[in-house]
Amino acid sequence: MEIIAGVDIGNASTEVALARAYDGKVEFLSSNIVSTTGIKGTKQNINGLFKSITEALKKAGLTVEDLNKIGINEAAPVIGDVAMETITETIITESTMIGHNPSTPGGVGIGVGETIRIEKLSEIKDNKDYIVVIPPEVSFNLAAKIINFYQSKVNIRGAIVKNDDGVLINNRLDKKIPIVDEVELIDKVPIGMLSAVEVAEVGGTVEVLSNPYGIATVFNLNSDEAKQVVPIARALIGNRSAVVIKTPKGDVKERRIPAGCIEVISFKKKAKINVDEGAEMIMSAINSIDSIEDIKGEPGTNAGGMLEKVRQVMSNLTEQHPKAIKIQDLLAVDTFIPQKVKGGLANEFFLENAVGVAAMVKSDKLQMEMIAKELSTKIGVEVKVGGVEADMAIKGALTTPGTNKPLAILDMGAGSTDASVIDKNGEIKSIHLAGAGDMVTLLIKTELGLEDLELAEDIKRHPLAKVESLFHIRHEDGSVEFFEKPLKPEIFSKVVLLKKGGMIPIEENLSLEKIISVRRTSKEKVFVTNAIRALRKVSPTNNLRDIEFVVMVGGSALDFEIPQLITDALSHYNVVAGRANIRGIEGPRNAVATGLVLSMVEKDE
Ligand SMILES: Nc1ncnc2c1ncn2[C@@H]1O[C@H](COP(=O)(O)OP(=O)(O)OP(=O)(O)O)[C@@H](O)[C@H]1O
Ligand SMILES: [Mg+2]
Repeated sequence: MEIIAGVDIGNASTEVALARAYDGKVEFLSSNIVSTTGIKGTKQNINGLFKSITEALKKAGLTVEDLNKIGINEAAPVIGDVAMETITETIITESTMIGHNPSTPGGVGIGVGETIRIEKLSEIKDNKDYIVVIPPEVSFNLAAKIINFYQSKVNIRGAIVKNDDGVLINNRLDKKIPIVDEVELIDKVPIGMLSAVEVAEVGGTVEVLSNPYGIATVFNLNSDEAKQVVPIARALIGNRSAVVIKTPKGDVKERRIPAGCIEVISFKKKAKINVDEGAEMIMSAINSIDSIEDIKGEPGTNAGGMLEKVRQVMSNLTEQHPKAIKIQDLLAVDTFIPQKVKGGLANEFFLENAVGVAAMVKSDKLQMEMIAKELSTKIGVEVKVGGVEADMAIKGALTTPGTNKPLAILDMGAGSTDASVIDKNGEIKSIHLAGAGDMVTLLIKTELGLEDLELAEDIKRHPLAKVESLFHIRHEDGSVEFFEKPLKPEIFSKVVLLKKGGMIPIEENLSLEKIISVRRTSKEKVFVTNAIRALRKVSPTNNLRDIEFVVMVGGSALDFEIPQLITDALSHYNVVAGRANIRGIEGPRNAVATGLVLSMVEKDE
């Protein structure tokens, strides 16, 4: 009889399965999970390994002395880094724009005229159209009185206000005009310039200023000039109010920073793609090459910086020359980065196109042997580097009640999405691909402009609701839940995360719909893309339709919507997918660790 442990070092978690083996039989005793220490496949993993093993032993009432053998996965395919770079940088110069969503602008419609400080209205002699600029020291009462007084003499078409007074002024006006308020940098508003103020109805968005031809009409621009205001119009889409001011010195300059090329290299063939062409083109180049030797970025460009950083980090950690570090797969995803508008007056943002990249470094058996040796010395137990992760995962997945060969699995972890198929005769074919749960979290963080990675992780994992009154919330799916006791007033009217511990308000100014849409598309972009890519590669015919059943394992299979998104996508290929339940008790967790135990016992027979 022997006590053996299978240990799966992942990018996020280190999982253990502990078992007693006798006469070729296996009896599982306990399992455990801790956070991986350091980057997967490097020596820093040992602390986590040790902790996870001792905890699993403790659960089974055993100690290290009882342990006979440990098997660890050939982990190394390390996800080096996930990087995100803007493709283009648009600088809006000279033209000044204010396009924000003050919660309460005043009036509705569009007004066009020359900007003038409110205190200068008395000096006007001509009968032009004007937009009044109201500094903070003028109260809403006084502002309304002045506008009412002069409205009969000059044409006041709109107002730009520093304070949050839009509605208060509007309520006191005899003739209503659109008013944009909360303009932080009011002193920077250029005076004597042609400008347009637009306010939409409650719940609506600006229509004229969010359309380049709308701006062109208002300011009488020619077709070349209209092209230049595209970034301005784009920045204003979705806002309830906006101001655009035409300044005499040109309008917009766009500067493109070279995103650079990515080169995919195999022994037979090379493919080069410009990152500017977007994720789809990059992925089709990657998918066109069968056994990738290395992936390189053009030096001196964004792409180069991104991939060389991955190489550098790995080289430092493993004490190898950067040239020895090979990137074996890459997932590119189209995304957006909210960018601050230069020339904006109220800290406006607009969404700039970008490509996010997850890169995977080739496994290094030598590193794993070093880890095994060090662990073995530390605890005095034989440690073996077991099989390939995806091969082990499928062995573990087959312990799910009701499964049988032939079978395919998807292991959706933090860094990589792995797939393998086992045929009737037990032959296994597997693949590791870059991009999984961490990439989803990063996309959510980036696209929503969050500071905090933990908040992004929480948004990924938990459904949302809107607190509509102190006694009821509306769930994502539209259903309403009532409460007998009043909810906390702090969360009233907020979007909240429904965590086990309670409702956590999201303090960021983000709508429920926006968060849901970013969350879902991020999951789709990473997992649906990778599920199809991975299964195609392991299918005996490269055709998804030849796979009948797919069992999903790994931490990301615990997600409340990822399995459904994948099931839906695969159903188009007549593939049936479901979540694993390892050994009938672990859910989708512990597949690789369980597989390692089973394979150690098989080998001993
Ligand atoms: N309840 C949950 N809902 C959604 N996602 C979850 C949940 N629990 C864990 N995850 C995600 O699962 C991922 C970790 O999965 P897992 O532990 O299988 O990865 P790993 O094996 O460490 O990584 P890899 O296999 O890439 O080396 C993380 O991205 C985490 O955000
Ligand atoms: Mg894993």
